[in-house]
Amino acid sequence: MENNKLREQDFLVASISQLSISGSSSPPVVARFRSESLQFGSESDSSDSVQFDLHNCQLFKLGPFQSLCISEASELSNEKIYSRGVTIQFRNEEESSAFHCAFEQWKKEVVVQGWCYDIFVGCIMADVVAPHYLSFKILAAFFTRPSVKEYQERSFGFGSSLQNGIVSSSASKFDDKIEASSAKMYFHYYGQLLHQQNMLQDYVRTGSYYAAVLENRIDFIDRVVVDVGAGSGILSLFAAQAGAKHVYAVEASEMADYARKLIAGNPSLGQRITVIKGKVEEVELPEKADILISEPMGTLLVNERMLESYIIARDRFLVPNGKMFPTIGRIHMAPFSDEYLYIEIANKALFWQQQNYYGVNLTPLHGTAFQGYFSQPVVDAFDPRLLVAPAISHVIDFTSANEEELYEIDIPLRFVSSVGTRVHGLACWFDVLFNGSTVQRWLTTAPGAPTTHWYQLRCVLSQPIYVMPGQEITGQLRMVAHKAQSYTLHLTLSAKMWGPGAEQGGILQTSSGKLDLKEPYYRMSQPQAYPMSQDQQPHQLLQTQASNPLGSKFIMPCLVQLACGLLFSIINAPKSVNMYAA
Ligand SMILES: C[S@@+](CC[C@H](N)C(=O)[O-])C[C@H]1O[C@@H](n2cnc3c(N)ncnc32)[C@H](O)[C@@H]1O
Repeated sequence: MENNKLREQDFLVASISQLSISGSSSPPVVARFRSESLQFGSESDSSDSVQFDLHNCQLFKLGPFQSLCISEASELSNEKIYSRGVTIQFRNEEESSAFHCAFEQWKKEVVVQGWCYDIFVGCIMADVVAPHYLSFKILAAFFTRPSVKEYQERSFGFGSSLQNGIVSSSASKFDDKIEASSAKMYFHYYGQLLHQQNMLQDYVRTGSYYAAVLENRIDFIDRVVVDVGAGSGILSLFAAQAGAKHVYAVEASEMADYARKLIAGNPSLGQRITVIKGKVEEVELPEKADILISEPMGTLLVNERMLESYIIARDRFLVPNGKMFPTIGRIHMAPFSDEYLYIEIANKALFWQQQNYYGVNLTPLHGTAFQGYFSQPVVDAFDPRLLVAPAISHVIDFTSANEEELYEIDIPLRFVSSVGTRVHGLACWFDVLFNGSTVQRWLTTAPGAPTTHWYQLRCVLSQPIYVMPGQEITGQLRMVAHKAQSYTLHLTLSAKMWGPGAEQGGILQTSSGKLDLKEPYYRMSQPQAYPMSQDQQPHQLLQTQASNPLGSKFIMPCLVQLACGLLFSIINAPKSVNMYAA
């Protein structure tokens, strides 16, 4: 927002009361944002107004209609100004939210880098009247500059704890676009050590991050780092190992407490790490970052919608031209043929074809059940020989993408089939690049590469399409974000008919499907044995598949291959399915 737009902004509030003075000012009271100050006073008479310097005041929500504004004690031209506080009573929740929003924007405008104060609750007490669920005592709230150690021990910003109660955080972009129930489940999930362990045990993932950071020490030495969604704090510890000056590890779930414990147990690194409990959309940091590190990738890269948080963190915390690890992400897509998978899914609905299930005809629900099974994207590790055309990719540059671009992603599809076969849908995977100054490293989840806990994803169409070698397959993948931190996928694949009459009419076979990325079918029960001999090239594999009418991995593996594959899975694959797979 432009500064001159912010220069004048007034809010009517129900009343204010100063902490040091009993009684409250009579309405109507106006809160005025002026240049670098926030003034409270009666609408007509400005003589009794209370003024706060926006540089050194903070706003806390006490309840839906009540907030607390506190300013730091300071000394200005030998005049001592004591810390002051007012409680503000709003007329309704909307006005309270609007005021908080404006406050954040104004602060952003006026607060320069190097913000480093924090609130301490003093020991002299007086009553602050708060709504039923929040009744606590504060009187002399005073500010002090915390020492480095205090920084390490405490968390910052909205949502941080006061000693006598929890201050609820103000509404944020995250809360606006994500359903509260989804967010609650999500952060509950990541708050558990077993799920963090699952990610840590994905050695392809964690090893790639470790290598990317340590090989690019030059990007971390003496730099300020923000770890976006720090989880256990592992990436912060890597950044500290690489010589970071200071790392701010921001984590919204209860895992932040475990991260603190882990970091405290590694004191030589931990002294340069501050864990901040809160959402990256909401917390305030004392300084800007030179580099962001994060692992925000979900199934198909975008599931969980955490990339949006990564981009918001970039806009809030990163210096201009700062680095991002990872830097870009690519979604790769190719059509595949897998009769076994298709039959497996179609057969799941057979149950509903029973006409006499305890005397009940189930067939009216068969169609719905059939479509329902095909609306689940399949997550497993598949044999790259199932692909029938070279993959195409869609790039997301984390350093320049807008958050809104991720709300709806449209990818036009165009492939040339290498074989004649039935196409059952679209196979997808992703990779990310760490564009380090020393080494560029990719972390890939491609089929045939060492398996990660993301596996790969396939969208299976209920109606396969037939293609000839060299035939064009066109279509579209449209991904629409939804409030449950995931996406609805709309897939269409088309190919011209061949055979008698096709040349004249150019008739298209088209098949479409709507899938929910939030409800995948995890299909990891079979041993996945897909070793390729060293001299076997992908196009040879496609030819092999073409001569195999079913084009499937399940026919060919010999016992040795199976044993290799099993061993490979045991060494590489994570131990359990990650519901969010980030
Ligand atoms: C995939 S995990 C990665 C954890 C850790 N960085 C690692 O690599 O092992 C993502 C973490 O980000 C956290 N997270 C997701 N969205 C967040 C947000 N908006 N603000 C803060 N933390 C968030 C989750 O709670 C979760 O712990």
